[in-house]
Amino acid sequence: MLLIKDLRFRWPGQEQWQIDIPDFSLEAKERVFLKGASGCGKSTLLGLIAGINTADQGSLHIQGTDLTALKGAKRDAFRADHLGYIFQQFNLLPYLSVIDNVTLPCRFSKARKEKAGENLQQEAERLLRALALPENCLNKPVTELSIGQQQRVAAARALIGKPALLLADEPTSALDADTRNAFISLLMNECENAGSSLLFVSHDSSLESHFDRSISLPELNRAAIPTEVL
Ligand SMILES: Nc1ncnc2c1ncn2[C@@H]1O[C@H](COP(=O)(O)OP(=O)(O)OP(=O)(O)O)[C@@H](O)[C@H]1O
Repeated sequence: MLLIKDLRFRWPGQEQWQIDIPDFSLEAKERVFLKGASGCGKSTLLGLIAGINTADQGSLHIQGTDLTALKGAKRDAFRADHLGYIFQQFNLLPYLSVIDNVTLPCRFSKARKEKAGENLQQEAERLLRALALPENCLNKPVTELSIGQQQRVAAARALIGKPALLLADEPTSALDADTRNAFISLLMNECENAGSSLLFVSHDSSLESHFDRSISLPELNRAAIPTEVL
């Protein structure tokens, strides 16, 4: 599903690598928890996997395609076809309805639209119900939704059209423990239905037990190791 080799990235103007990962892979349908302290580079790595950040060196294959070899529009099209992304701040579009936010990826990807089935609206509603969005929220402006409700809309948007890989960036950080655990279980169910792999980022280790495997970014990332140790 995902194969990373000698992947290096630094932010413009920085001398040190932010990401320097010799080896990392994810199997199809695997659910992996990626942890690490605030600022260690978790979102940066997700941005690289999504092709939002561009690697300086190395390779990053998703389903056999090297994302680092794709330029601009091709990379955007690949992301739209194969990846779902739940952003840390959700990034819902305030001028679109709840349903239009959820179906948005299908506007950018014919493949996602086909996989979502004939009735897009129905599939969007099914996902929202499966993720326990209260019924009376379906017709509310997204700006009037609570954080937990926005999170469910963002998750439904990421899942529509069965992406091969779902990237989730601390989507539960604003929730209490009970709501968080329930949401993760629903998210896992829908990932299984869609046949998606899941890479879930959090600094909250108490969530680890929900996942097939747990990885610490500082252990994976040589950039986090002082150079005299290497
Ligand atoms: N757009 C950017 N330009 C320059 N530096 C950035 C940018 N985004 C993040 N960084 C820097 O990269 C480092 C890693 O940030 P990142 O957001 O990836 O960490 P994180 O582990 O996801 O943190 P958190 O758990 O707080 O979300 C930080 O030092 C941050 O200042």
